Amino acid sequence: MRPFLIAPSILSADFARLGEDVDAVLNAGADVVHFDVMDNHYVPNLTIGPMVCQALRNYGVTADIDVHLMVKPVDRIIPDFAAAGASIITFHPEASEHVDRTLQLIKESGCKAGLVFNPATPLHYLDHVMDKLDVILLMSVNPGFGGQSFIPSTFDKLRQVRKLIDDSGYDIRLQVDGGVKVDNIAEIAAAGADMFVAGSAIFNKPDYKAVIDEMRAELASVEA
Ligand SMILES: O=C(CO)[C@@H](O)[C@H](O)COP(=O)(O)O
Ligand SMILES: [Fe+2]
Repeated sequence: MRPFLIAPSILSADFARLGEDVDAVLNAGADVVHFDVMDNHYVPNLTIGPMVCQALRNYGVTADIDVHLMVKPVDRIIPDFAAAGASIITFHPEASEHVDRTLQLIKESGCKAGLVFNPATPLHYLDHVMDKLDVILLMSVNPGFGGQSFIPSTFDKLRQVRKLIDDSGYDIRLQVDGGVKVDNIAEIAAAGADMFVAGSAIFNKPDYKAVIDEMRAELASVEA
């Protein structure tokens, strides 16, 4: 498996000083910035859009920005995020009328593309599009808020998707998002995930490096 990636969700960052907080978490050893976009329509919360992504780039953030779109409709915002510096764009298939077209739109915009599955979203949306995916994101909470508890049925789903990816032979990251903590990250990795989104577990602690180091130590036990 490829190196594990830790992607702090900036949903739990300090929005009043976002640039500094993102720099701090990257300096603490994070790999990727996870950027949650909520529209108060597809999910019951409202967050940030392309202008904030552009502002982070203008501030000097060079790490990959992983844009998790919880919006419906989804297509019209994709070119704006690509222009604003997104590296990866993922979306929920039930929020798109034409999943294949949306994936193509992301790729044509120059970004990596991924599908996101809520805890109760069936995996059949993966049929016929595996060749277009760079990321599969399994939500381990219902989308909309940080700080929720990991839903245990995600473990079975992770094992299923890990097998699908391995059998497909495609180069696809398996990301998990929601309730990821130091004390469950090893079990999540053992079930097949290789990219870990964590918001409250990191940003709600004073020492980001200490948490990320602890997560990497847990992951090292799985890699060995
Ligand atoms: O997409 C989402 C929530 O919808 C996430 O990215 C959360 O922001 C994760 O937060 P924690 O569960 O890690 O606090
Ligand atoms: Fe997310």
